[in-house]
Order: sequence, then structure tokens, then C-alpha cells
Amino acid sequence: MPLNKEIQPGDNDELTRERLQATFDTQQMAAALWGSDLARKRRELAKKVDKLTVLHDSKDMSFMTREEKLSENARKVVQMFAHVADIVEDPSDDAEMFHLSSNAIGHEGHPFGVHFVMFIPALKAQADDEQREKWLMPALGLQLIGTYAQTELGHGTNLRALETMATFDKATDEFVIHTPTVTALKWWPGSLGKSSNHAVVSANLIIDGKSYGHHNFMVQIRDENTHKPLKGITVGDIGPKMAYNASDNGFLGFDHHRIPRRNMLMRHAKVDKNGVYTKPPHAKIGYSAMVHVRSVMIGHQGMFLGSASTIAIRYSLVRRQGEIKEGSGEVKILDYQTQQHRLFPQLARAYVFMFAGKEVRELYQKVLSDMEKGETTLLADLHALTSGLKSVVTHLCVAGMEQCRMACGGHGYSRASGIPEIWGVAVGGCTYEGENMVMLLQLARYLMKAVKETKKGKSLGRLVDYLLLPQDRHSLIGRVPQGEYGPHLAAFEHIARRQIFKVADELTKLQDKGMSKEIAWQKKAVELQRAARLHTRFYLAACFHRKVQSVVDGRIREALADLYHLHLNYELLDMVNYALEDAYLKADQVDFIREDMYRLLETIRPNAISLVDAFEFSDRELRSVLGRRDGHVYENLYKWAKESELNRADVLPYFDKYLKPMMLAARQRSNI
Ligand SMILES: CCCCC/C=C\C/C=C\C/C=C\C/C=C\C/C=C\CC/C=C/C(=O)SCCNC(=O)CCNC(=O)[C@H](O)C(C)(C)COP(=O)(O)OP(=O)(O)OC[C@H]1O[C@@H](n2cnc3c(N)ncnc32)[C@H](O)[C@@H]1OP(=O)(O)O
Ligand SMILES: Cc1cc2nc3c(=O)[nH]c(=O)nc-3n(C[C@H](O)[C@H](O)[C@H](O)COP(=O)(O)OP(=O)(O)OC[C@H]3O[C@@H](n4cnc5c(N)ncnc54)[C@H](O)[C@@H]3O)c2cc1C
Repeated sequence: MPLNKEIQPGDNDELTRERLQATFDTQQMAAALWGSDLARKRRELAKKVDKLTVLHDSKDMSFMTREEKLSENARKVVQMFAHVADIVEDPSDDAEMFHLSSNAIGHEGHPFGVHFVMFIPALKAQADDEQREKWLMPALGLQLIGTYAQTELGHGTNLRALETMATFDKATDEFVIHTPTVTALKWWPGSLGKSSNHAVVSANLIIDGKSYGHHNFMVQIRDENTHKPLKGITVGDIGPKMAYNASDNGFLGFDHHRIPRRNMLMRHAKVDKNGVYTKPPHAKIGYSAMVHVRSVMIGHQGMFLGSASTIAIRYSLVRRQGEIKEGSGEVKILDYQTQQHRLFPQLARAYVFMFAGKEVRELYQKVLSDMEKGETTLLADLHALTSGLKSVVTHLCVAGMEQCRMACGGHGYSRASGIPEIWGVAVGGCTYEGENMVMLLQLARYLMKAVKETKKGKSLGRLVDYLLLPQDRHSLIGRVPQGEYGPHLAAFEHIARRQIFKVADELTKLQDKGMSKEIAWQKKAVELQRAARLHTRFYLAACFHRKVQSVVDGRIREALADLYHLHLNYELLDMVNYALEDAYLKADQVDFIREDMYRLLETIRPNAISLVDAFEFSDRELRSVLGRRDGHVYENLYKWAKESELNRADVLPYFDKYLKPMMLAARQRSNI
């Protein structure tokens, strides 16, 4: 039995030969990536979806209008829930459900796009027991469709400036929800425009003329039967986007719309019938749905990059172009060092982002169960970690996916490659759930606080313990026996620590000169976000290290270690300027890192296809002609192109309408 379990009869011979070179069992690697239980569930789930034709795309989404896309994905999501009990083992398991949705529906969106990701998590974390009974149960039972309406046309990042008002009317025991200006219109919420009938709405709580800041309210927006907007509510779709166009991201306005007082989510903050307000145990506890999405995004973005890497690496083993040795025939493009250097670091990133995604979800679950008991100590750590990871991971993912697209040459630009859509969805992640730069600055705030604690000899939290350690002056890279990578990881730590202390000192100096804290912060904002990035990249490298150490199987550990070492070298070179600034690294050490990276590209090359096969993305999930498991790319590209709506007739009406008259007139003029 070959170690690569993706080999099947009828596959492209080239890919089979590549797969036979695997040094590890791909199913065991899948278990390392997903966890053994989820890996098994994914495999079984994909087989079941294959058999259920009602869950299959009726045609390629690239050839559909937006309305067709919305309708197609509404059809599939309904079928998916109708069959869910036969397909998944545990419908309450988000990870399993995400894989089902990924196989059956894809990533362009669907009517429940925000329902499961934000609406339900907001209810779980912020609704009290009675409210959970009233809304959470029906929401889980699909009796209603919800979204999360926070962002406004004029305000997204700065939540303190949100304008939507929720004014308490003691006489009727109601809140009056109102949109005072055009900039106060809710704008962007997923599935709001045409699909949802309920929304968790962020609005300023006003009692007796006093504002208590924004809180979350449950608002029914459409009639349950007619689906018409309720009186006092204006709602619609915001129009086409870069990608994600099967989602009806929407706008929403309120004209003195009344809701019962008990529609404010009251697990933590409360308003009683006399208008007495009770503060939550933590000012930002109402932000929990955002933290939830940030935590799930890390692993999902890793999967997006993993998908793009799979497509580009498989295609690079089918595509032949040019010769390395004259006369010996065209080579597979993956045999070029430049192609390996373009793709393998992206593959390594996809692996580590998935590992980090798992770690961060574990921390999220811990904080969630603490919050249930009113305990919020770890909230700040989780906020800092998710803010940094969300920003760095989305940024590196889209940069990496762009490399994957370019590595596929012209065919990468075609929607047949599948990369444009996943790229478009992934790049949205740089903006939603907190614009990346803003979130990096949130982490920087935490790091600056951590420096203050360090100066008192204390640590602010486990994630910043390393700030207490002394700085080494010189790196040991290349000065220790070959194969030891401890000094590489130490270099990440050194670079991060140095930048964090450097910017902290600079802030102090500016303030010592009389500058206000806020202006000093502005003067150093770019350096601060750099500190946040370097801290996060150190976290990622350390996470990769922890993962490799934890693997028991020798063959898996060895293959993962190759990726890890490549990651260390590649990422260090990407930020080498920081290590050169204080002569921590010398030129010969940088050369050493480069040479070792080139060596690793060659080491990884025979395992390349098996490393992407180990993700076990089904063809249905990848939705890519270039990334097909069987490697039969060309005949299927031709088949795909023939599906284009432009090929429905040899001559399209615009020819007779515009081009023919123009050419006839031109001919007549030339005959005169
Ligand atoms: C069918 C079944 C399917 C199942 C599917 C399962 C899963 C799918 C999951 C994902 C899908 C994958 C692909 C998706 C594709 C498409 C997209 C799908 C969904 C996207 C949905 C998107 C939703 C949104 O975007 S919702 C809107 C998000 N908005 C934001 O993020 C706004 C950003 N702004 C802020 O967060 C804040 O304003 C701010 C910048 C943090 C500042 O807040 P502010 O109140 O002004 O505080 P400050 O004064 O700055 O800080 C005070 C103090 O508080 C601390 N702080 C801030 N926030 C938090 C927090 N969250 N927790 C803890 N502490 C916090 C801050 O650090 C500061 O602390 P200090 O004083 O000690 O320094
Ligand atoms: C695909 C998608 C799905 C979405 N889904 C939802 C949803 O379901 N529900 C919902 O409520 N919202 C949703 N959003 C909205 C999203 O959360 C916001 O777009 C996001 O929070 C960024 O806010 P903004 O658009 O106001 O950007 P802005 O804040 O206007 O950012 C513009 C620029 O200003 C900079 N900037 C802003 N503030 C600062 C600062 N303090 N310091 C330094 N620079 C700053 C940013 O870095 C950025 O470069 C979605 C958005 C997208 C793209």
C-alpha cells in the first residue's frame, strides 16, 4: 500500500509517480493537521456529499449572475440541513459543519453566512438564560435567520462613534431603535440584504438622555411569513463585491422602530424596567462575537492558503515548460528552483496557520467558559493574540495566494483555477473583524503595557514572558552543529523583543520631552505595528516548533520538520533587516540561512504533492480545474471553457447590433 493514500487508477501518470515518492503516510499527516477525529470525519463526509447529488453545484458559479448564485446557495444550504444528520456525526461541531459547508457550498457565501459565525455566538455569550430560550433555540433549529449588524456606513473601526440609537422608553418598557443620519445606516452585515429576518444590532443605549455606549439588541427585521421588512425598517443589498458575491451583504435603517426592553442582550449588561443600568463585568465583553470570528479565521485562512498551495503545486507537476538541460525535454515547472521558492514557503505557512488556528481556538474555549462564570482575566490576552494573528495571518495568506496564482501562469488568472475566488474571500479577512492595521495597534497597546510590567520584573501574561529574558548580542545561527534550529527561533524572539523595547523607549523619550501620550503614539504608530507583527511572527514560529515537537511518528515529524526549518529560514530572510540593524546577524550568517533554505527546497520537492494531498481537500471542495486530484487538467480546462455563457451561440447579438453595421459602413466608405 503506497504511503500516499490519494493514488487512484486512471490518474495522470506523472502525479502517480510523484505520489509514490512520499516518505510519510498522508492520512497520518492529515491527522496531524486536523486532529485524527476530524480528519476521519472529513474523509467520510466528503464521500457522503459525493453521493448526494442534491448537494452538488448545478453549474460552475463563475457562470452565474448574483441572483443565481444566491438562489443556488440557498437551495444547497437548505438541502445540506435537510441531510445533515446523515452526513455529519455532530451538527453542533463547528469544525465539522464548516467542512460540510466547504464541500457542499464553497466559500462564496450563503444565507446563513453570519448566522452561525456571529449571530449564534453573540447569543451564546451575551443572551441571558431566558433570552437563550427565546432566540438561541429557534436560531439553532433554523426557525429564523440572523445576522450581526454593527458596522455603519460612516463608522466601522471606531465603535465608540456608532450613531444608531436605542432610547429607553420607561412608559412602554421599550427601546426605540433609530437611525438618525445616512451615515448611521448599518452597512456590510453578511446575509442582511435579502436573507435574514433577525439581527443582533449594535446601538447606543440611551436612558434618560444619558448615553451608556453601544450595546447589542435583538431586532426582528422582516415578517416571518411574508419576509417583507417590518414597519420602520429599510433593508437591502449593498451591491457586488470583489468576491463573496453569493452573500447579500446589506444595509439597514430604523425609523423609530420599537422593541421590548428585554430585547437588549442582558447576560452581562442590564437595564431594568425603571431604567436602572447594570454594568458588565468587563467593558468589552460585548465584543465577544468579534473575538470568536477572529479566532476561527486563523485556521480558515490557513485552509484558504492550503487550497491555493494545493492547486498551484499539483498544477506545477502537470505543467511542463522549457528545458533545464538542453535537448532533454521540457521539465515540470516545479523543478525550477524559483517555482519551489515561490510555493513551498506558502505551503509551510498554510501548515503553521492551521496549527495556530487550533491553539487559538483552545484558548477561546477556555475564555468562553471562564466568561460564563463571570471570570474575564484572560480576555485581554485573547484579544491581543487574536488581533495580531488575524492581521498577520490574513496579510501573509493573501500575499501567499497571489504567489500561488502567479505560479500558475495564465491559467492562474482564469477563474477555472479556483484561486481568484478564494483569494477574494481571504482578502476580505484583512478588513472584516477589524481592519488589520487597527488590530495590530490593539496588540501594540498590549505589548507596551507588557514592557511596563517587565520593567517591574513581572510578566503581563504567558504570551509575553519572553520579554523578561535578557537580550543576546549575537546570533548562533551557523555556529552550532548542522541541523540545530534553536538559534533560528531565538532570532525571531530577539527581533521581536528588540523592536518592542525600542519603540517603548522611543515613546517614553517623546513623552519625556513633553509630548502627549496620544501624539507620541501617532509619531511611532508605524513602528508600533511593526512590533506587533514581529511578536506575532515569533508566536507563529514558536507554535510550529511546539507542533513538530509534539509529533510521535518519526516520518511525519521529519517531513514536518523540513517545512518548519524552511519556514524559519524564509521568514527570517523576509525580516532580516531587523537582525542586521544591531548586527545580531552577520553577512555570513545570512548566506548560511539562504543556502540552507535552498537545500530545504530540494529536500521538500519529492514530498511536495504528498504534503498538499495531506490536506485532503476533495475536488468538490477545491472547485479548481488546475488543482484536480487526478491531474487531468488540459481536457477539463477545454470542457470548462465550453461552459462559458458566451459559447451558447456562435454569433452573439452584439455582433449584429454594433460590430457588423460598423464594418459594413466602413467597407461602404472605402468603396466610394
Ligand atoms: C452553515 C454552517 C457553517 C458553519 C461555518 C462555521 C464557521 C465559518 C467561519 C468563518 C467563515 C470563513 C470564511 C468567511 C468568508 C466570509 C466572511 C464571513 C463572515 C465575516 C463576518 C464579519 C463580520 C464583521 O466584520 S463584524 C464587525 C467587526 N468590527 C470590528 O471588528 C470593529 C473593529 N473595532 C474594534 O474592535 C474596536 O473599536 C477597537 C478598535 C478594538 C477599539 O475599541 P474601543 O472600544 O474604542 O476600545 P479602546 O479604547 O481602543 O480600548 C479600550 C481597552 O479595551 C481593550 N479591548 C478592545 N477590544 C477588546 C476586546 N474585544 N476584548 C478585550 N479587550 C478589548 C483594548 O485593548 C483597551 O485595553 P487597554 O485599555 O488595556 O489598553
Ligand atoms: C466581506 C465583509 C464582510 C463584513 N461583514 C460584516 C458583518 O457581518 N457585520 C458587520 O457589522 N460588519 C461587517 N463588515 C464590516 C467590517 O467589519 C468593517 O469594514 C471593518 O471593521 C473596517 O471598518 P471600516 O470599513 O470602517 O474601515 P475604516 O475604519 O474606515 O478603515 C479605513 C482605513 O483607515 C484606517 N484607520 C481607521 N481607524 C484607524 C485608527 N484608529 N488608527 C489607524 N488607522 C486607522 C484603517 O487602517 C484603514 O486603512 C464586513 C466587511 C467586509 C469587507
